[in-house]
Amino acid sequence: MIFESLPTTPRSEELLDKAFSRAARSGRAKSGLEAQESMLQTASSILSDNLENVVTEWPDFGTVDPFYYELADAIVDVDLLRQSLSEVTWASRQIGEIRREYHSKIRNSDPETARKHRKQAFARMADIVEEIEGDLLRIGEARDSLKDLPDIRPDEPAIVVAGYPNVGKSSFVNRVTRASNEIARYPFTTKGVQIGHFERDRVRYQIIDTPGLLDRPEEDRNDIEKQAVSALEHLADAVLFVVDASGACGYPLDAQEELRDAVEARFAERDVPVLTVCNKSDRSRDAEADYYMSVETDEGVEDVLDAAVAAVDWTPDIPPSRRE
Ligand SMILES: Nc1nc2c(ncn2[C@@H]2O[C@H](COP(=O)(O)OP(=O)(O)OP(=O)(O)O)[C@@H](O)[C@H]2O)c(=O)[nH]1
Repeated sequence: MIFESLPTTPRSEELLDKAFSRAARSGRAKSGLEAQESMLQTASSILSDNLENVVTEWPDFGTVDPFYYELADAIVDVDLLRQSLSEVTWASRQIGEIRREYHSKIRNSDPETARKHRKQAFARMADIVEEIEGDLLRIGEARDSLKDLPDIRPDEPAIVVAGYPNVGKSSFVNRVTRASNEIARYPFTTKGVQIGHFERDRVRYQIIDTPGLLDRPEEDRNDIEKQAVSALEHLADAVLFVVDASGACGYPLDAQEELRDAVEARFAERDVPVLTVCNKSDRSRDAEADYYMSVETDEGVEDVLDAAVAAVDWTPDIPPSRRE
């Protein structure tokens, strides 16, 4: 996950303390003009390097996979975040400017005036760093909320499992998952997102259950959830919509079919195939579906998986439609 390795973002005060205390140390080792120059050099490079690092650790949101963009945007305001990142870049450059300006001033002064110039330079640098205090805080908060996102990868084929609660989605994901079954949490739902993996023809497929997102009508979703569904639209290469005709799940079949039609229409906009799968066939097959299975008895499960893999139609060299 691209946000996983983002380092902690320093706060303005922290950064200034660090820069000025190191500068003082480096100044003590020298005397006269040289001491002032060394202090200026040390403080400015600590500030500008640290500020630059804050920005370069972030992916470029202009070219990032749309799945990541939409996902990040569901959690933080990406426009504001990008603005803050530009402010920090600006600050880093300003520090460099100040260093250049005062470097020549110091060189052409007597030691006492040089000291005054250096102090003035420090005051101006401190102003710049304090000016972006709010930006650093925003970036730090964004980093904290994005770093623990589940490890979903847009470069691997993804099958999204949708359907009303209790139709057997997580049982299915568990059943088809080989080794790594990860329960992850999206900050925008209280329920865990289940991500399983399985392999076919040496291709690793992600299979994702989405409680709280694709398990109820669109009008019941809040803005953040809508945004998250939009991220899933970019991610999914195929959707398995699971229905339960037995009534055991507690939702009438016509409500399930209505949700299926809505999900199908949404994903059709991005050419993502939606297969309807009637689960709990050991109890009832009384629904119109592309496939019938029972996770309980294992009947039909492999066929559904084959169909999903065929629908995904993944060829590593030809990227799927979502990355057009
Ligand atoms: N008879 C029968 N029961 C099943 C089958 N598949 C799942 N169940 C049962 O249905 C219930 C709900 O299954 P889950 O896998 O938790 O359903 P879910 O859709 O993931 O539910 P949420 O996580 O709440 O969205 C469980 O008690 C399962 O044991 C099946 O094929 N036949």
